[in-house]
Amino acid sequence: MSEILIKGARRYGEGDPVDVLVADGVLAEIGSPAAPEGCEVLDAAGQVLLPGFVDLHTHLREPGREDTETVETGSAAAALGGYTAVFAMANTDPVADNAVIVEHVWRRGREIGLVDVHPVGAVTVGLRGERLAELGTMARSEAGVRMFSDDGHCVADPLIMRRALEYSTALGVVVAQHAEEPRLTVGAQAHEGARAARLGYSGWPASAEESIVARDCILARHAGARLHVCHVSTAGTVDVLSWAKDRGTRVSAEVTPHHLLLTDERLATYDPVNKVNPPLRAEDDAERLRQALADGVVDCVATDHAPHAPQDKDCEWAAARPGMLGLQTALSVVARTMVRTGLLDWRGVARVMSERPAEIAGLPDQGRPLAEGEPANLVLVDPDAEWTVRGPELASIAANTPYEGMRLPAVVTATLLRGRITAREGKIG
Ligand SMILES: NC(=O)N[C@@H](CC(=O)O)C(=O)O
Ligand SMILES: [Zn+2]
Ligand SMILES: [Zn+2]
Repeated sequence: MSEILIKGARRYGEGDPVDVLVADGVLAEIGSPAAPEGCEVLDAAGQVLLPGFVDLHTHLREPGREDTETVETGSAAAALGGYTAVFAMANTDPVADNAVIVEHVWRRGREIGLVDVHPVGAVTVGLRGERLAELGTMARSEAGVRMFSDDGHCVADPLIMRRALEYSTALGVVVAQHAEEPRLTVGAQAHEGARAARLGYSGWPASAEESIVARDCILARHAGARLHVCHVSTAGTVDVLSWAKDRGTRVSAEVTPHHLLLTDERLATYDPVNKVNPPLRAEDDAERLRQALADGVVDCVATDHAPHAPQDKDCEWAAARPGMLGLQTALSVVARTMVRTGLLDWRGVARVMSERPAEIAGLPDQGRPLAEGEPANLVLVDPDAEWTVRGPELASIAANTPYEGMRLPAVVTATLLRGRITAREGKIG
């Protein structure tokens, strides 16, 4: 295996620049190692070295919607975005509710080799919320499923959710809930508030999310189980999480980059590129989410990367599918909302984009310290560079980015997976 010398990067953006020799898939030497003959040199002057990012929430659309994304194109987007592991949601067609599908996704990820692709298993058969899927079979399959979610749908039946939580403890896996009380969101189009009311969109109330998060925290506590909450979007959910964590509930939560930066102000555009589930909320929600991510009530950032075909987006708002791309813009949106604002330093970014997600999912070789002997799952970031987002130039097949034409700070200059360069200067490999 080839050796790589990373020259002059600052670990976590702290202290003096160091040289890092990567060999045999690990950080072999840190300080000023001599460059072995024939080794590749990455000039990283002025750059920040971080552990590779881990995304607990990605939609790769394979099988079923390969016209919008595949494991291959999604893996490329992930590597270019600085990710070394992603969790691929189960709402594919057919649904990933059995060992055959999760093993397919897992094997494709391995063959492509750009990022560790961990399939998420469905909690219920066909995401229908009626009957538990074979969680144990998926967990013990070759794919080794460690996270289960009906994402796209809420596990709304409290009895099914309770059973899922009980089984998850026995299996040592985590259930990730898309928290949305479906009775409260029938026909919902946008965040329930003054803006939606003015434009005539039916409202998607904050209480639909908060009531399920509260219920699930109570269920998890009684079951002695661990719970993960997907895409937290309201200030009220932060209050519920804070209460649950204070009393020792084993709950973790993620926030998406778009809920940190964007608000329902976007509704005025009438452009369905801004339609997403949960919806873009009010400015004070976004503000509260940024604060909660900084102080740890919300544990981590997850992209909810959701590619959609033009015909499912370039149509009237009500008919459009919810969801937006996220893998290649996540770091820059976090840099803009959290780093440039002084809410997080780069060590904090490592925590919310790599260490915490790796812990939540139980990945032993991701989110590790930048120390000798540790696996070389790494990302190099130029913190001072800026770039302009262009949907068609992203690696995804779909181009539904809400950041089109925006100038964003921080550029991923290289990603390494077990000591191999998977992305460099905006190109794969
Ligand atoms: N986030 C979205 O708006 N859409 C997701 C489903 C989901 O995450 O709920 C999708 O699969 O497109
Ligand atoms: Zn969801
Ligand atoms: Zn999702």
